[in-house]
Formats: sequence, structure tokens, C-alpha cells
Amino acid sequence: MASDPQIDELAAARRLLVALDFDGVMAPLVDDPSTSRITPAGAAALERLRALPATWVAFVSGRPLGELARLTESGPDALLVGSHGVEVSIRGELADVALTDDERARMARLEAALTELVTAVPRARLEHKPVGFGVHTRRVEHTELVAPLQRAAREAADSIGGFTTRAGKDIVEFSVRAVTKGDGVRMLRELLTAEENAPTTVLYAGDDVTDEDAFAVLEPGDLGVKVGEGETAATARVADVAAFAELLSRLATAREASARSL
Ligand SMILES: O=P(O)(O)OC[C@H]1O[C@H](O[C@H]2O[C@H](CO)[C@@H](O)[C@H](O)[C@H]2O)[C@H](O)[C@@H](O)[C@@H]1O
Repeated sequence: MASDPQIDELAAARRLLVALDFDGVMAPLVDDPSTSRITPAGAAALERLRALPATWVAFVSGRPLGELARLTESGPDALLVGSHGVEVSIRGELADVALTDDERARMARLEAALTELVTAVPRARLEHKPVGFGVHTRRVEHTELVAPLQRAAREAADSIGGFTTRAGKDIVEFSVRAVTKGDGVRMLRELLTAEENAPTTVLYAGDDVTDEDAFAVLEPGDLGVKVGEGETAATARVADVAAFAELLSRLATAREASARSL
């Protein structure tokens, strides 16, 4: 759990960026990724934080940017990082991720290989992303088929070459770009700084291995919160999505009090 002094320190930050992973942090994991939603408690806490002065909320996700915007019901002012740091959108301005001919060709080869592999495993699913693919296995009933599928998918990517592979929760992902969520958090700091809103403090929360890249770029005074189990460089931990919504609510209450006392 984040301690009260940790929350109070965040609440008193001059300019606070709250940067959040989506799946497994704001939205509970579900079988069908298109139905994921932020919990009502999490949404209420975010609304309170967004209403505060010098406070920004951003999402940093492995999801494609367009889908992230839809699922988070983001408006034109949103700060969004999608595709594990590759796609960045700040207040509707979208950094271009035009694929090179070589990247396009390698993706086409991998798509053909993964389609064949996934089709052979009942209830496995291939997710198409702007710069890669995800091989989903959450719904596979014959669990003994999962490891061989994931191994064959990795081998296919390795034999084509130039892919970054990430293991997530019931998913293996392949990207033609090596950019990380850490790059995404750095980019958010830079873009807000260019608007003269440089965050003095960052709260980052994540539940997966890919979030470790973001924890790694946090600076003294920032806070990393790991949601759930697993090794982490984050200095605070909560049990699950509900506990993290509770943390955000505590932060909103403390920051509202600190805003009133200014
Ligand atoms: O960085 P995140 O926001 O945590 O996104 C990571 C991946 O999330 C999605 O997959 C995961 O969530 C699904 C819905 O709960 C679940 O069915 C799946 O098993 C999880 O791996 C998403 O589909 C991926 O594109 C994201 O990279």
C-alpha cells in the first residue's frame, strides 16, 4: 500500500502528472479486450483529479491509441500513449508513426506466420496493432497448447528479425519498434514542459512487466505503484484494481485539501 506520507507528498506537488496503465490498473482484466472498462470508482477518482489545478491525467498503454481513446472515453484534452510508447497523442495532436517499407514488409510476413499458428489453436486470437501483433491465449481451454503456440510465435518473429517481443498477461506481443512505456513517460514530460506545464512530480501505476520500463524512468520525488503481484522496481504496491482506485481517491481528497489551503 502507498503510505499516507507518500500520498501527502504527491498531493502537495506543485504540478502533478498522474500517468496510468490501463488494463489491470484502471480496468479489470476480462476475456474480451473490447469490453474492458474503467471501474466506476476509478473513473470517479480520475474526474476529481482532472478537475484540480496543475494536475494532469495520462494513460500509458500497450493498446493501440485509437482503441485506448475509445475505452477511456477520452476527450480532446487527453494525454495518451499507446502501443507501448510508440503512439503519443497530446490534446489531439498525434505524433506520426508512419511505417517504413521494410517494417511493413516484415509485419506482413509475421502476420502470415502468426495467423497460421493462431488458427491452429482453438480460442487463441491474433490482435492487429499499428506496429505489431498480440497473440492472445486467455480463452484457450487446452492450456497445454499455450506454451508451444507462444514458442512458435517467438520463433517466427526471431526468424524474420527486428521485432521486440513482450510477454504480458495471457498475451505475447511483437512490435517492429523497440520503443517502451518509459519512452512514453519521458515524452509526456517533454510535451508538458513544452507547454510550460512541466510536471514536478509523476505518479505512475502499472501491473505488468512492460510497466517496469516506466518505473525505471521515474525521478526522485516521483512515485511508482505496482498493482498486483510480481517483481517490481516500484516503491509502493496495491493488491488490485479496486485498491488502486481507492488510492486515487485518497490522493484526490488530499490534493483537494491542499488546493483549498493555497
Ligand atoms: O498496457 P496495458 O494497458 O496494460 O495493455 C496491455 C495489453 O492489454 C490488453 O490485453 C490484456 O487485457 C485484456 C483485457 O482485459 C485481456 O483479455 C488480455 O489477456 C490481456 O493481455 C490488450 O488487448 C493488449 O493490446 C495490450 O497490449
